[in-house]
Amino acid sequence: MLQDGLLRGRRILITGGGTGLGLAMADRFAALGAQLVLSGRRAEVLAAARDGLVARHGASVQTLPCDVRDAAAVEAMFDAAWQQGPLDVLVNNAAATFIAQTERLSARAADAILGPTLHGALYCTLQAGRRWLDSGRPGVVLSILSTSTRTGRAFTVPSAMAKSALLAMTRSLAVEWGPQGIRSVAIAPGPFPTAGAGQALDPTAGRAFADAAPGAGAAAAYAANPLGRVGRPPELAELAAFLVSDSAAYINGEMVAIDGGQHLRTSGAEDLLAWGPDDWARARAGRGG
Ligand SMILES: CCCCC/C=C/C(=O)SCCNC(=O)CCNC(=O)[C@H](O)C(C)(C)COP(=O)(O)OP(=O)(O)OC[C@H]1O[C@@H](n2cnc3c(N)ncnc32)[C@H](O)[C@@H]1OP(=O)(O)O
Ligand SMILES: NC(=O)C1=CN([C@@H]2O[C@H](COP(=O)(O)OP(=O)(O)OC[C@H]3O[C@@H](n4cnc5c(N)ncnc54)[C@H](OP(=O)(O)O)[C@@H]3O)[C@@H](O)[C@H]2O)C=CC1
Repeated sequence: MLQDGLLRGRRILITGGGTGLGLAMADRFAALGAQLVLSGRRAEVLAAARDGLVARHGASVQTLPCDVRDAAAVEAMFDAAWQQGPLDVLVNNAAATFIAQTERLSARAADAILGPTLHGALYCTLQAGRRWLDSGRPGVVLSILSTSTRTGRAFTVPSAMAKSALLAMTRSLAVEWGPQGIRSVAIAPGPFPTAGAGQALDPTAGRAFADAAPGAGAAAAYAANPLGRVGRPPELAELAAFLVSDSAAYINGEMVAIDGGQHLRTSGAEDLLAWGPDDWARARAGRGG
């Protein structure tokens, strides 16, 4: 259990902060006294998240709708955030992925994943880092990555590539910006059952996996977890709160996996090797619904 008030007065921007793991982190950071800036593409999702955080914690929450694929929009977002006061922490959490046979990915499909996951996180990091360096302020960049950075992952290749590149960014900036008081850290989640991950990794909301060969899909991957369960978003939020706090002041350039040890046994995708054309057709048909 972290100390009460651990993040009091800290201003923390979370990309993708209106849903899933981003919102779970926002909730825990607010409970520990942080002021929040939430971004994402959908203004109404951010507003609902803000209302909940205010009701639960009386938190100070600024919402800044932004598509992180757009470098100019990211710069404007950081200008707007800084107008209310300097940030102390950036959490690169926004990302996109879907399962697909890699040879079937169009260039647009690859970019739909690399754009937000890789470019978006880099644009945000550059904007935060420049402002911290120019003003001589310390800062923390926490990037939410994936255990695919350790294992690779079949059928989500652009995501695995983007997350691995961000791990390289984390390690590189630890050295380049560390001397100026800017720490770079990362978390590698295993399976956490958010709505976004469900849609991305099981696009027919269970139907594809249920109909596929026995043992296929997400359910089997969850069962393969050494601890026999999936992650709970508050567990990830607790780790994130520790890593961005001064309690972790000597942790720099490090990625912590939180997956019950699953990646030591499976990347989480091997069962998809058993899928046939009909399974993939069903998965493609399940997009968006
Ligand atoms: C062990 C556990 C591992 C967990 C690892 C990581 C998990 C996560 O990251 S969970 C987070 C997931 N959350 C999200 O992905 C939320 C954001 N998602 C989205 O915005 C969409 O779902 C998106 C990824 C599809 C992107 O949407 P958008 O940019 O609007 O893209 P378009 O619909 O315009 O499509 C662009 C391009 O991509 C092709 N495409 C889309 N979906 C698929 C698919 N399922 N399979 C194959 N191709 C797909 C689409 O056809 C377009 O290409 P063209 O047809 O060539 O134009
Ligand atoms: N859940 C899991 O099992 C795992 C998750 N992760 C990582 O955890 C993080 C959170 O995922 P999770 O909470 O599960 O999924 P969500 O789908 O809930 O989170 C993705 C968030 O990113 C935002 N987003 C997507 N594209 C953009 C964009 N172009 N510009 C700005 N914001 C964008 C979305 O908001 P909006 O659509 O409104 O823009 C959404 O809030 C991601 O980095 C994911 O890769 C890693 C491994 C496993």
